[in-house]
Amino acid sequence: MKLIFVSFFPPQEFRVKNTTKIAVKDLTLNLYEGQITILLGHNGAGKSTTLSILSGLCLPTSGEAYVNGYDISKQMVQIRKSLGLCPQQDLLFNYLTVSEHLYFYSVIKGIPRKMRLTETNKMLSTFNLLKKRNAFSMSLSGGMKRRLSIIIALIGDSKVVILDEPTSGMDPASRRATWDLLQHYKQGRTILLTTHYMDEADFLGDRIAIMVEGSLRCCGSSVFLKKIYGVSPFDHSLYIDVLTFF
Ligand SMILES: Nc1ncnc2c1ncn2[C@@H]1O[C@H](COP(=O)(O)OP(=O)(O)OP(=O)(O)O)[C@@H](O)[C@H]1O
Repeated sequence: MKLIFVSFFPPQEFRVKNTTKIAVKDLTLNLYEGQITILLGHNGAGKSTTLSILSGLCLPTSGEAYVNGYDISKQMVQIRKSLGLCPQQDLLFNYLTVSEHLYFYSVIKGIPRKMRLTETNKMLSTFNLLKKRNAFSMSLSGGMKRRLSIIIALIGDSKVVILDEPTSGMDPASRRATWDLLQHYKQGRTILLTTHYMDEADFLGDRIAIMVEGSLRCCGSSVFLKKIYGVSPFDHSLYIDVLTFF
């Protein structure tokens, strides 16, 4: 199995009113190609900060992380070529249509001109957004905006895909459809995803990493975690139990 990330970044600090808040510390985590790794944790556990570090939005105070062998502190340009990000808040342009967004990101991701339209249509059809192709992003519903943000993360054959609560705000049918698509898209990709939905972690996660107060407390497959915490393999309250445990 190909190792994609070796990350180790203690700590990430924020200065708030002359006090220092440590958001992430002592986090060592490997992610693997062909797998979805889920980051699970309470609000404020440090999940989004971790994703921000890996995607180059903020620098760790110390420590190191590698994406495809590239160092995040020195080689972000190379990393960005194969990185797709779906942030927690949709970063869309109000007055660009859905198609224009995809055209824009196709150019950024280096998709050849003659393939851009085919790629855009394929993604819109896959994520059931064809009817909205000419709609301004500001006119989309919350769930549709999330779908567009996921497409933007995947477009251009991104090999490393970081998704921060991708299904938040989606109706149950859309969530379920998105799970199936992500299961399909994980082939040949390394996906890191945060969620608060236990069923989502259970369904999608090849490995589940649980963060508490900025540190990694445990990581493993759903079956492994259920075994060590002595919960029935069919019990979806497992992660609530595990989070409460910490
Ligand atoms: N820019 C910032 N300035 C100051 N503190 C910050 C900043 N960003 C995050 N923090 C703090 O760092 C900690 C971790 O935040 P983070 O957003 O990574 O948590 P999270 O696990 O993603 O939470 P949630 O599930 O609510 O999205 C929190 O205590 C938060 O208040």
